[in-house]
Amino acid sequence: MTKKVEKKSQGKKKTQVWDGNVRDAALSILLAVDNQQAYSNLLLNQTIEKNKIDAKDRGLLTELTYGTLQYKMTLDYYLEPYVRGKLDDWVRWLLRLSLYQIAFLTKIPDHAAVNESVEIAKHRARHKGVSSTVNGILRSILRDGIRDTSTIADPAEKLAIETSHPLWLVQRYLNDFGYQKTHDMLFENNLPPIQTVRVNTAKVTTDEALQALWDENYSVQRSENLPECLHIIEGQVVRSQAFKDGLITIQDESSMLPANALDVQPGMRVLDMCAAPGGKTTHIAEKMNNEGELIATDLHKHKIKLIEENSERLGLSIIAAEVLDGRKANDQFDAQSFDRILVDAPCSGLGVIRRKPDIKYTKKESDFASLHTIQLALLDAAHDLLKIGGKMVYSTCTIDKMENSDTVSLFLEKHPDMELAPAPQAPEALVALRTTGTMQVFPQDFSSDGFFVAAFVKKAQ
Ligand SMILES: C[S@@+](CC[C@H](N)C(=O)[O-])C[C@H]1O[C@@H](n2cnc3c(N)ncnc32)[C@H](O)[C@@H]1O
Repeated sequence: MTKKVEKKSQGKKKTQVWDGNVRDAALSILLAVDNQQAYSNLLLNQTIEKNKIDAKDRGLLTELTYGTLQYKMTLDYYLEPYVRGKLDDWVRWLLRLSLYQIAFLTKIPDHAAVNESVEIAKHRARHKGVSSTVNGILRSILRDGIRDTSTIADPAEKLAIETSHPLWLVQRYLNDFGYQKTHDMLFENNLPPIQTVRVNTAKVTTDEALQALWDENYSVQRSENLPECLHIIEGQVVRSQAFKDGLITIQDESSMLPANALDVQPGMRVLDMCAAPGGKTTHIAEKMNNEGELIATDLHKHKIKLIEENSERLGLSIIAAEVLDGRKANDQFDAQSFDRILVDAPCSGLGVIRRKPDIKYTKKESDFASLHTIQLALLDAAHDLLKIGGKMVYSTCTIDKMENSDTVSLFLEKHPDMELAPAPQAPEALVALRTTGTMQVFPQDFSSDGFFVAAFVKKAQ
């Protein structure tokens, strides 16, 4: 095993994480997520791609990294009685990583998990004592058995420990959604997401895309909810020819709701106000059959390129991407000049905890109010730009009352010319959207990301 090296590159500190040892690589990723605020999903994907890690190691690396992050608080609860004094961060993460294998993975023998961790400790530590501590703690846990959670009396605390979500968040959920929904959501948040893709219907039919992926030996099936959505049972479709040829886009099924709710037609003038990296912009363009005008704006200049790259790969020419603070969109565009507007707002992202478990530990309760203020400001600006009779959609990938239903209520109170617009054109499975114009999707509903969508129409005053 080679020593870890910290490389200075373009002024940014980069950690070289792969030297052929899966557990050691998982530990490096976990440390980078913790110390450098690196995103777990990005760092994991970069490590896999850059080092061309084979399928077997890729699976184990993903499982160890995500599993340990997902159950961080649960693992700390198991460790607590055995830790005396302060541990270095890396030693604590190594113990969590080992304990995750012992407590959650049946395919790895306990003694193998312990031996590997002790070897890593020997290799990384400056003092011999560290590997003895790691060995001692893990062997004591094996002797005593994993700590019981059934004795935790408070239901919120029990859920927090068992599913590894901060207590304040569990209490917020219990308050807003009740016990059963909260319980199901917290457990679902620790399951791996289903990989789904969206068919580029401006180029091919769903049957044609399905056939193209089958021809490349991917295991794929149709979604029961959205006709343009395919579920990938096995295989890395990002490497497929179908992807390179722009027949599909990797997108969670919930993220396909806003374009379905927006009810666009070819030839319309449409604004996508918070557009980068363009997942929904390109969906809208496909639904417009690449005919009309679609302006895609985003606050961050460096993200505009992503919208352009996605549009190009998919062969969608009606998209014009530009930098803009949506709150000041009225300075840029004429009032009442758009048929449709999507506000896919910045949000706390609590609907995507399955993909980015680190979110649940980094969010603070104070974040919600500031996001809610930005969301209302974006909706206000969008309101002015919408034609009478025009429709707009507000969406977030979060599960939070303040950011979702409260934002909608306040917006409707402030703008009496706006009303919720049921979306009968939406697929049948989306009953709430079809009948009320608004829908909170929980991750347990369709095993997709947690998501919120509300559709509005502008009446004449
Ligand atoms: C949820 S993401 C959008 C995802 C995108 N719609 C998609 O489907 O690929 C929110 C986006 O809002 C952008 N954003 C944040 N504040 C903004 C603002 N004031 N005006 C415009 N865009 C903003 C962020 O840069 C981010 O790209």
